[in-house]
Amino acid sequence: MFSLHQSPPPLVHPDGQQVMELIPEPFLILDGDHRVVAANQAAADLFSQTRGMLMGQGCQELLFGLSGACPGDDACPLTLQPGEVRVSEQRVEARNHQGRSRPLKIRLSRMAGDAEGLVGLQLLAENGGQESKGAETSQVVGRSSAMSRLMHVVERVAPTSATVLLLGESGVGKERVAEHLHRCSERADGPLVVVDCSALGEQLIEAELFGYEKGAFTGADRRKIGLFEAAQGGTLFIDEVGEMPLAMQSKLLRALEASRIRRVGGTDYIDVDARVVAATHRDLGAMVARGEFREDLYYRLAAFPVDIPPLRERREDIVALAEHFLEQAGGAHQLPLSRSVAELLTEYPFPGNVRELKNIISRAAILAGSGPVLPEHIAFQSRQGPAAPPAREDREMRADGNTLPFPPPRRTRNGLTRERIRAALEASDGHRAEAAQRLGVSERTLYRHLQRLSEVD
Ligand SMILES: Nc1ncnc2c1ncn2[C@@H]1O[C@H](COP(=O)(O)OP(=O)(O)OP(=O)(O)O)[C@@H](O)[C@H]1O
Repeated sequence: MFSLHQSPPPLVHPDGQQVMELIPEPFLILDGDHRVVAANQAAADLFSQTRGMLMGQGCQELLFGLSGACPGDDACPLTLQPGEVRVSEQRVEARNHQGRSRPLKIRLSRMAGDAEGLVGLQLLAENGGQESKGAETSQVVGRSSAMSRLMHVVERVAPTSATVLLLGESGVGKERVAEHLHRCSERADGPLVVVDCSALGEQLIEAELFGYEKGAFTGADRRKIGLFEAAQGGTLFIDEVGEMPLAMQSKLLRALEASRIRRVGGTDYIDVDARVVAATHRDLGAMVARGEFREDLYYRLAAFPVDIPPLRERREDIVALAEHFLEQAGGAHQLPLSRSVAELLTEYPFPGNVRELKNIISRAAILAGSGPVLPEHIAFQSRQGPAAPPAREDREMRADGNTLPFPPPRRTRNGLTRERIRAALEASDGHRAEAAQRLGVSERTLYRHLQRLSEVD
């Protein structure tokens, strides 16, 4: 059978078309401008169009649900270097007649011996073509030029061993991008282990990251493997690294430099092979200047910084994200969103970024019930007009809006007190997502705090 890695068709003539029909997966050939010049029947079926209708359609419209021509070499995730073959996992907005899109893995390859820059696209459905919940929930939605550029960069750095630092306001999708980076790396079959420094007290961080030996401290009644070890062969995602205490920063640096750790209370060093991806919403450079963050660790972590822009700076993504969340909330029958709702959403500045949009849509889906989502179902959490981006230092205070019943707390390690969490949960009728929004933290952070509090009880 024809394989992309063996002998792809040099040009698209009738014989080439016949060869393409032998490929069981949907297969497209795009020209140098990323417009379809050939497609097999499986691709036509996937897009619910005829092969003739697919001809001439551009990558933006067909694959990413955007209007306009291909943004060009640097910004298009389909750009390949000569001879490059890449498997790139990304959401293809392959809408069928019900308006549903599905997660697909794309194998890209430049056509051997071609001078025209023809690109072959093999579209590999996940789970035998069924929409998989896992893939669905870890998709990075959004094909604005800012996100396209970002995904391009992330997919380039993913196969390397570089330490990556993800920067961006709260709720922009740092963890989501970290998941994507892991899935695109050669460690994808290994574990992705997440540690949130803002949810751990000073002493706990070391024990969590490096583990401990039995008897290392009161309560250590057995040996515990740390998260570095748990991430062997995979990726360790250190979230909110700016919250890490200085003493712990030196230990982390040593572990990164030497690729080995020592459990708390242990004497032996243990080799670790974990790729580290860190994230923060803080300005680490400013923290270094104030002596709050170690300069050497900063340079080690920021070997490859990736800035994720706030949602207000990539408004083209808002509708695609909203429809994705609506589908996730069981509202596939409410797709596509009406023009009035789309306009309402794209005018709002989303101080809480993608997380805020997700909460708004989940609520709207419930309010709309079996009918379409209407403008009156959209309840913004902050009615502030478009604002100038806050100074980095202020972002954490304003990230989720400033008209909440109480001001969002500073996200220091001990910032979430029992009383604040209880008040937020009461005000949200026990809904964790909403309580997290009120507190200005991620759901996962709130969950970890709740777990810790229940352990103390
Ligand atoms: N591009 C995206 N596509 C789909 N879902 C997204 C995207 N970006 C963010 N989300 C969703 O929005 C929510 C917030 O994203 P995430 O937790 O990754 O943000 P974050 O920047 O890590 O936030 P924090 O700094 O508060 O930890 C999550 O539910 C996530 O799944």
